[in-house]
Amino acid sequence: MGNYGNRVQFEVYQTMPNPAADRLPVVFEEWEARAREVLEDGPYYYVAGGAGGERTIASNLQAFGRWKLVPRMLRNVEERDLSIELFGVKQEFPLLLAPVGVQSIIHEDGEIATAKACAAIGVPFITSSASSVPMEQIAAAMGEAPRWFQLYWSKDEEITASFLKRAEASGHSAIVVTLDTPMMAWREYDLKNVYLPFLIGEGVGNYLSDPAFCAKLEKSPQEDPQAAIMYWTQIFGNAGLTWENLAFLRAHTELPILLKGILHPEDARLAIEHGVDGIIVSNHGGRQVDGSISALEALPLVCEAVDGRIPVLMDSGIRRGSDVIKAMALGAQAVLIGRPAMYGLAVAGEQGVKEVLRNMIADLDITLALTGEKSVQDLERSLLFEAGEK
Ligand SMILES: Cc1cc2nc3c(=O)[nH]c(=O)nc-3n(C[C@H](O)[C@H](O)[C@H](O)COP(=O)(O)O)c2cc1C
Ligand SMILES: O=C(O)C(=O)c1ccccc1
Repeated sequence: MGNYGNRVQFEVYQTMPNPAADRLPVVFEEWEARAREVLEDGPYYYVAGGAGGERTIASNLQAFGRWKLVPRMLRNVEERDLSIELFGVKQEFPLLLAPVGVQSIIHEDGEIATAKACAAIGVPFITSSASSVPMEQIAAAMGEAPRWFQLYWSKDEEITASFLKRAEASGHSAIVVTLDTPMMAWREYDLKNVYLPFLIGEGVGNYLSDPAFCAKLEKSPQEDPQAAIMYWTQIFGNAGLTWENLAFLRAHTELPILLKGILHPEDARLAIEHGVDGIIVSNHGGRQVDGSISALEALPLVCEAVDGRIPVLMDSGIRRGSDVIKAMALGAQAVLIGRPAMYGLAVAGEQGVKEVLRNMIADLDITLALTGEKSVQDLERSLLFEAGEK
C-alpha cells in the first residue's frame, strides 16, 4: 500500500483555493482545543485529565522528544509498506483504536461512530468493557471489520466469564486484559468537578445487558437503575488478583490474550511465564499513577525482556506519525491511538475519528519515506539518536 500519505496530501490540496470554512482541523492541538470548546467541563476533563498532578501525562509526551530520528538518504522509498501481522492476521496499518470507555460522554453516537470510522479506515477497534452500549451493538455496526475486546476483570467471576463468552460470540478476535485499573485513580479534576460518568449510568452498557450481572440483582436494571449502578461499583474492579488468576482467563477463552498496562520488565517476564500472547506497554495515558515512568521509556526495557517471544504493543502519548515510528523503532509491533481519536469524535463524530486516523496514517507514511525507510516492520533502534536529559 505505497503512497497513502501522498494521496491524502493531494486530496487536501485539491480543495484549494477555496477550503470550506467549516473544515476540520489538521493540527493535533487544534483538535484538542475544539474538543475543549464543544465539551462541558466534566466530560472534557474526564477525557483530557489524568492522575494526580498529571506528571505522567507530561512525561508521556516529553519522552518522545528525547528520541530523535536520524533520516537516511538515497534509499528508494517510492513504494512503502505500512502493514503488520498480529496473531496470524494481517493489518494494513500498525495502529489500533485504544479501548476507551464511556464514549457517550464525548459524542451522542459514542462507540458506534468510532467503530464505524475504524471499519472504514481499516484500523482494528478495541471495545472497552466500559463501553456506553453493549459490545454486540458495536460489533453489529462494524460488519466483518476487525475488533478486539478489552476486559475489566470483575470481582464477580461469572461476569468475567460471561464477558469473554460474549466477546467471542460477537466476533472480537483477541482479549486485552487491562491490569492497571483495579480501581479508579486519584483524579483531581474529576473530584473537583464531581464527575464520574458511571454514577449517572454512562459506560455500563455491557453490564446492564449481561445475564450474569443481572442475575445478581433483585430487580432488573430497568426497574431499579440505581441499585444496578450500586452493584456495578461493587464488582467493577478487582484489586485482589494475582498472576495465578490468569489461568482462569485461559480456561475461559481460546482467543489470544494480551496484558495491558505492563511497564516493568520483570512483569513482562512473568507475563510470558504465565503463557500470555502479547503485551501492551501503557500507563493508561497517565490516568492511573501520577509520576509513573512514561510508556516510551518503559518500552525498550520491556522489549529487551520479551526478546521477540511475543508481540509488544504500546500506547500513551502517540500524537503524530513520527511518534509511531519512534515507538516501532524501539520495539513496538503496533501502537494504540487514544485521546487524538477521542478529540476527533468530540469535534465531528464518525467523520472526525476518520480524519484523525487518516491524517495520522498519512503523516506516518510520509515521515517513514522521509527518514529513508520503506517498511514499518524494518524499523530499528539505529534510526534513533538519544538526546537530552534523562
Ligand atoms: C476517556 C478515556 C477512557 C479510557 N477508558 C479505558 C478503558 O475503558 N479501558 C482501558 O483499558 N483503557 C482505557 N483508557 C486508556 C486508553 O486505552 C489508552 O491507554 C490511553 O488513552 C493512551 O494514552 P493517550 O490517549 O494519551 O495516548 C481510557 C482513556 C481515556 C482517555
Ligand atoms: O477512565 C478510564 O481511564 C478508564 O479506564 C475507565 C475505567 C472504568 C470505566 C471506564 C473507563
